[in-house]
Amino acid sequence: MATKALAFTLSLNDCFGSKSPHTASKVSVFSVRCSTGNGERPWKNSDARLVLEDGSIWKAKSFGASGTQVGEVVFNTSLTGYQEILTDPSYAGQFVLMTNPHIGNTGINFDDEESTQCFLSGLVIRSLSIRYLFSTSNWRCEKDLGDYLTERNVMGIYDVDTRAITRRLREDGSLIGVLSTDNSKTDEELLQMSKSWDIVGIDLISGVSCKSPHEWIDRTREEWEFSSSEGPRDTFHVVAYDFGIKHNILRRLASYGCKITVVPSTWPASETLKLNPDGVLFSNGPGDPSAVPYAVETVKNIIGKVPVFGICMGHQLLGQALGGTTYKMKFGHHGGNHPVRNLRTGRVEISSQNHNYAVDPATLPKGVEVTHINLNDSSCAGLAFPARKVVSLQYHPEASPGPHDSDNAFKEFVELMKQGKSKTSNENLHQPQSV
Ligand SMILES: NC(=O)CC[C@H](N)C(=O)O
Repeated sequence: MATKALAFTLSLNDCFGSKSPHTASKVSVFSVRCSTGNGERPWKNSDARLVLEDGSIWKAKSFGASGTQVGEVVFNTSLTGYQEILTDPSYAGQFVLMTNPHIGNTGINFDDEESTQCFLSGLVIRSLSIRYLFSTSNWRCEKDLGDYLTERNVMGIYDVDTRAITRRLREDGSLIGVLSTDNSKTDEELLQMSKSWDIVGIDLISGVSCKSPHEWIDRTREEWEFSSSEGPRDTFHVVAYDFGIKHNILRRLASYGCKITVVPSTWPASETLKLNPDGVLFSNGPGDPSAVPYAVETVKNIIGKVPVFGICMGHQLLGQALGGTTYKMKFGHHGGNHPVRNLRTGRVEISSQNHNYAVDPATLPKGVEVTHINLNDSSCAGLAFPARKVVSLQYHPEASPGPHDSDNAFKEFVELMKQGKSKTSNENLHQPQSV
């Protein structure tokens, strides 16, 4: 309760200022909620530091968990959907800084989770919303953002100049940072921690993948369904590799009529092929695609045998499996407003993105087509290798959060499986029948 009350006070000061005519009535609401009786000041002072590897130190106020945490700082330009971002396993090892200054206003609900945990290192925001305390901002709200982060042991900071940090990241590239509420640690100690940690070359998918195979059946709920193409259930069997899979990828596949078996990142290709799937999906996931050669090997052993679809990390692994290389981008793409051109249709899609690595198209062999480009920097945003029924996207057709412009990609994967299925049944028809 004390944490909530303090956050509330801060935002009142921010919103109304000490000379505001609203101050008197608002402060009286506050004093009812916050009277601790122990003489504490009714606002929170800076109690956290974010120390970046370039030596800059950013004072802030903490919410959620406390402690000391290291990670790579990335900025996300989504205007909505912070809960989906918090639960996207692809952020493991990273602090997400939201460029939208106002966060927390829709609270937290039980339906918008993209995985069962928050794997990110922490959340960095400008202003922590007071709206949930008034319970008027979102009918779906079930919990306060601060309480949620505390329960999940995730650190958050607010009242920090997120614009200045974003400009620094844009100019200098992604930076490692250490976030700490521990006063016993000196700035120098935190700086050394940030300098001695790295995210490149580390396998982060094994820490977020499921431990054993399981079925997935949930579709997009009827009231949220936006596509008219929802078909009968279980038409195609898809094996989905969980490198940190977002639930909405699974919901969209189920909505398109797929029966889904989710398998761990280390699941052997031979076991997948024994399941006789109509298609295989390689999911999104955190970290450096070059740090997981075992996953590239799995992809290599599957492509050409059944239609495959790669999303984000899955796309990068496919790029490597086809003989290409991946590279680390300056600060990556994170947000729900990235324009992508679909080179096959000429259509521009506004897409949801979250990645720091990309496939270098110059390294891909003949026959592999670049099907999509990111219009902000012309980087490769999609690939196809028609001869081997491979399609992949560097971004997120499942959105969550973000626009639905690219949902058709799931339909295209289903079409590939349809073609594969009719080919197999035709081949079976022409097989000599043993008596
Ligand atoms: N969303 C993802 O799958 C992220 C892919 C990869 N970890 C990257 O940062 O580029």
